[in-house]
Amino acid sequence: MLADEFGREVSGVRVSLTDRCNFDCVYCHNEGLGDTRGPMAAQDHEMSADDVVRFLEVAAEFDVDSVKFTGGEPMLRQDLEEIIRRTPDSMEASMTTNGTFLPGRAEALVDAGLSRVNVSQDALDPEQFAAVTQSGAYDRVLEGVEAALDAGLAPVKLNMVVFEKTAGYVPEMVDHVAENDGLRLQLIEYMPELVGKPEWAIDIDRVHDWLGERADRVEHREMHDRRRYWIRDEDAPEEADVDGTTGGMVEIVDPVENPTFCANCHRVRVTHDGYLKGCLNRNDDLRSMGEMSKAEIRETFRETVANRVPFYGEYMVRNGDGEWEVNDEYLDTPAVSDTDGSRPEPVYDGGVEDGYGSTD
Ligand SMILES: Nc1nc2c(ncn2[C@@H]2O[C@H](COP(=O)(O)OP(=O)(O)OP(=O)(O)O)[C@@H](O)[C@H]2O)c(=O)[nH]1
Ligand SMILES: C[S@@+](CC[C@H](N)C(=O)[O-])C[C@H]1O[C@@H](n2cnc3c(N)ncnc32)[C@H](O)[C@@H]1O
Ligand code: SF4
Ligand code: SF4
Repeated sequence: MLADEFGREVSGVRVSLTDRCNFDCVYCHNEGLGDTRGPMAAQDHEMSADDVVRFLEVAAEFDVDSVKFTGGEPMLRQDLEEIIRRTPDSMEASMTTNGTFLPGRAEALVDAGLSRVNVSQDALDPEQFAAVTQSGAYDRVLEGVEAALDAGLAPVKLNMVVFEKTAGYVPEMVDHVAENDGLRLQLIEYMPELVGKPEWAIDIDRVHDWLGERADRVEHREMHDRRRYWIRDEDAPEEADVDGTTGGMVEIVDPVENPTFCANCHRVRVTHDGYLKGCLNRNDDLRSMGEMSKAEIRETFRETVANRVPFYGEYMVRNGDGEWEVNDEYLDTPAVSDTDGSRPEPVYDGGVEDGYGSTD
């Protein structure tokens, strides 16, 4: 497996299959392209299925064992099933989607080899949903979640971006997954970096604190050191363990000004038009794979990994063994780049508490 200078092995890739979308979410970073896209914008040099598969075959040679298909809206690709079917067997294939095209197609995706799906759902109320996504397709998204469950894709993760407009919906979304078998919730801290609008950001530590009080159990995930809170379904018997059947899992994705998240980042990205990218937030390290042979892609992949830099890398130091780690002193200090003073200062608690488990 290839690793960068900071000792971060690359075990996964995120492939954006298109920058087109049928929604126009107010916050959309479009996987690092920023807010340059309009809804259903014309197809712009999308990689072909052959391009995607050629890249995945190279990544598999370097022991990359998972691929996330995303976009734009990946299900706008009519050849998605073909791409998944041709994904190397050694890779787990998952997808993040707005869910509208899952009805009628979820089973074919599973047959092709899809293992997991995340569906974006920012609210439980159609009007609130429409205000965020600038779309009226709420019912269709619910049908999409059902279709994924029926096709055997449980647990389905619901992705919710937490920002000024949605922060108030968090408690009902948490109850929703605690009460519904097969659903999990992923709360994603709003990232203003590529979108602007820093005034929309909220203090994600308040959400951590609130969930910490409600949770029966908290785990740390190896990827990004993300925290997972296991929430009890209030109707479940008291003696029951909180797992997929007697409660819900809520995971927090909190990359903003979080060097610990970046220190545990193991994925390289590919843009819809075939550029390799070391970090979601950077566009200064793009490397095109257009028209390349496999040998050239191999070399470009090596270069991309070698040049990866954690976005908040300035808060890392070398320890006594010469390995990079996040500077503990930083973890006790407030705000890193809160330049305009418009949002609360983040407070970091410095990592894994005693007794927490660790998963994947
Ligand atoms: N800055 C940053 N944000 C990330 C990263 N990974 C995920 N995110 C954010 O989280 C969003 C949702 O990610 P998903 O693709 O649904 O989920 P995932 O992170 O791949 O998690 P799994 O499905 O559990 O593998 C992304 O679109 C980003 O907004 C990352 O490495 N860096
Ligand atoms: C860019 S979308 C692409 C896949 C698909 N169209 C969807 O919405 O699930 C991937 C994820 O990024 C999240 N996202 C988009 N813009 C974001 C932002 N500014 N901050 C945090 N997450 C964001 C979305 O909510 C979605 O869950
Ligand atoms: S559905 Fe996904 S890609 Fe489309 S606008 Fe919303 S977040 Fe962006
Ligand atoms: S380095 Fe940090 S910001 Fe960049 S992709 Fe990885 S976790 Fe995200």
